[in-house]
Amino acid sequence: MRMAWNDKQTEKNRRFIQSLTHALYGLKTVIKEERNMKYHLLLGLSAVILGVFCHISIAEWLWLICAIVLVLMAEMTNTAFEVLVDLVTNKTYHPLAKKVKDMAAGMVLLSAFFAIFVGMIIFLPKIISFLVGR
Ligand SMILES: Nc1ncnc2c1ncn2[C@@H]1O[C@H](COP(=O)(O)OP(=O)(O)OP(=O)(O)O)[C@@H](O)[C@H]1O
Repeated sequence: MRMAWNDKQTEKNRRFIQSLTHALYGLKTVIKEERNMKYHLLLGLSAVILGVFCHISIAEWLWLICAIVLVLMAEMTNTAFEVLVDLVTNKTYHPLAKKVKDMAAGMVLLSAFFAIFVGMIIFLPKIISFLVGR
């Protein structure tokens, strides 16, 4: 049975463990190869540490984790689009390729705006009251 990603498998996964292995490989690849993904992870981790430090509520945790995961998912989708476009165009210029890549990049930007908005709603009042109360 073919299990690993390096055996040039192209047929459908037959077992859950195969699907899981490939999904984890996808995650590992995007973290390893995409500089922006590393930045998003670092910022997400910083927000989590700030959340612990500020003792945020359960509802705030849910919004924060939702925002972080949304940005990571957008970055992964953007990267998948970039790879697919490069595969199809063989890195030659095409106006439709530009459209796809720019729209995918716009999706990341939109998710980042949402994350900044959520972060400000959660942390700004706490930071202000911390500074004022000193
Ligand atoms: N084949 C192509 N045809 C036309 N325009 C392209 C093509 N490939 C890239 N571009 C343009 O160049 C930009 C950068 O493309 P690239 O693949 O380097 O994305 P990127 O800078 O790695 O994106 P990110 O910053 O999200 O990692 C795209 O947003 C697009 O405007």
